[in-house]
Amino acid sequence: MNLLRSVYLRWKALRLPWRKEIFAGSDLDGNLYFERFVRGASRTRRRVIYRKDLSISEYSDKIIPVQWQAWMRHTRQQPPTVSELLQDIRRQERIAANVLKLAETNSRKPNTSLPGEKFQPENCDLELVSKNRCFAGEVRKYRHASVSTKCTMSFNIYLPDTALSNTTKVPVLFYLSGLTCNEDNMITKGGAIPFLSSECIALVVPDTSPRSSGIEGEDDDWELGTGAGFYVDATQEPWRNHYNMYSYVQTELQQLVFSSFSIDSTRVSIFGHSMGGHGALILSLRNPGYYKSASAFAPICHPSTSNWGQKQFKAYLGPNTEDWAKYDATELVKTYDGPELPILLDQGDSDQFYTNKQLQPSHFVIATKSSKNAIQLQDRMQPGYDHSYYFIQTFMEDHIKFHARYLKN
Ligand SMILES: N[C@@H](CCC(=O)N[C@@H](CSC=O)C(=O)NCC(=O)O)C(=O)O
Repeated sequence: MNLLRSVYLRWKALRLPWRKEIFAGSDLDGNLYFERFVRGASRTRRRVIYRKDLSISEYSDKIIPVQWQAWMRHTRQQPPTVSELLQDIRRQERIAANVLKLAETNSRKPNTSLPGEKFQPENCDLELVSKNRCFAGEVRKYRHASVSTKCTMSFNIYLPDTALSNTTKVPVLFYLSGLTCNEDNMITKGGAIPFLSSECIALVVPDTSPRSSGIEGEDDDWELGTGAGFYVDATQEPWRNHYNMYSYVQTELQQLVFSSFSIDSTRVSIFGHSMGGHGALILSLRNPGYYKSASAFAPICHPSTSNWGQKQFKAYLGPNTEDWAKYDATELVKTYDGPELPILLDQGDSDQFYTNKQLQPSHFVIATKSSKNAIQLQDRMQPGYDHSYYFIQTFMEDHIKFHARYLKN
C-alpha cells in the first residue's frame, strides 16, 4: 500500500463526531473493511471493499478470512488485527506440515499383531493393544505417538469384515465421548456395534484428552485436564503444548485412520455425547462439507454461557470470549454458510445436567434458525431419560441409521 493511501486510510479510521463511516481495517490480501453508523439502527452496517485486482464475479464471502467474516456478521465486535491473521496463517501452516509428515510416516500398514508377538515399534506408527472379534468384524484398540498432543494417544476402532479384508473402503463414524471418559466407555456401553455391522460402517472412538502429559494438576479436577480436553486447541499455559484435541481429532487422527485402514475418507460423519456432543457439533460446523451428517446425545450446546464451557474455555483459551465463539456450537451455527448439514439431537428431560442448564439445547435450536436453512435439524426431547449410557444405548440405533442415510450416498 503506498504511503498516501495508508495516510488516507488512517484518517478514515478516526472516529470523528461528524463521520458516518469509518475504516475498520484490512486483511492480508488488501480487502478493506468499513463500518457505518446508522441513526436509529440497533447495530452498525459493515461492508467490504474488495481489492482492486478482483473482478466482480470473484467477489464472495469465501475469499474473506473467517475472522473478518465473523466481524462482518457481528459475531465478534472488535476487528481482527494483522498479527491475529498472521498467527492464524502460521497455525494453518504448522497443521499442514504436520499432516504431510503424518501422511508420509503412516503410508505403511499398521501392525496387527498383539504386543509381545511380532510387534516392532521402530517399524510402525500404530501399536495394536488388543483385538476382539465382534459382530462380523473386529474391535481393535491402538495407541500411537501424537504430534498434536505430544503424548501417547489411544483409540478404539470397529472394522466390519469388508474393511478387514481390504476389499472395499467402508464409510466411517467418529464418536466423541464426554467428561471423564476414555476410548472405552462408548465402545463397551453404547450398544453401537450390531447396527454398525448391519450398515457396514466403521467406528472410531478416541480418548477425550491427553494423559500423563506431565502438566502439574492435570488429574486434579474431573472437569479440567485429563478426561476433559473439550475438543479445543489450547492457547494458554500450562495447557497449550498438549491440549490440542481439536487438531488431534480433526486432522491427525483422521489422516492416521485413512492411511491405515480400508476406510473411505469421502464418507465421514461424526457424533458424540455431552462434551463430545459439543465436539461433534463444532467440528461439523467448522468444517463445512467435510462431514456428511452430525448427531449428538445431550450435547453441551452453548459452552460460552454455561459452567461446562466457561470454566474450561477460560483455562484453555484465555479470557477473551471472541476466542470462545470459535468453539461454541450456538455461536458457530449463526454464521454457518456451508452446504446442507443434517443434524440429529437427542436430549433426555430427566437429565440432571439439562435441568441445571449445563447443556442448553434450546439456545442451539433458536440459533439454527439464522443459518440460511443449511442446517437440517431434528431435535428430540426424550421423556424420562437421564444423561447416562442407558439413555445413549436406547437411541443408538436411531443415530446410526440416521448417519447411514447420508454415508451411503
Ligand atoms: N463424575 C461426574 C459425572 C461424569 C459424567 O456423567 N460423565 C459423562 C459425560 S458428562 C459430559 O461430558 C459420561 O459419559 N460418563 C462416563 C460413563 O461411562 O457414564 C459426577 O459424578 O457427576
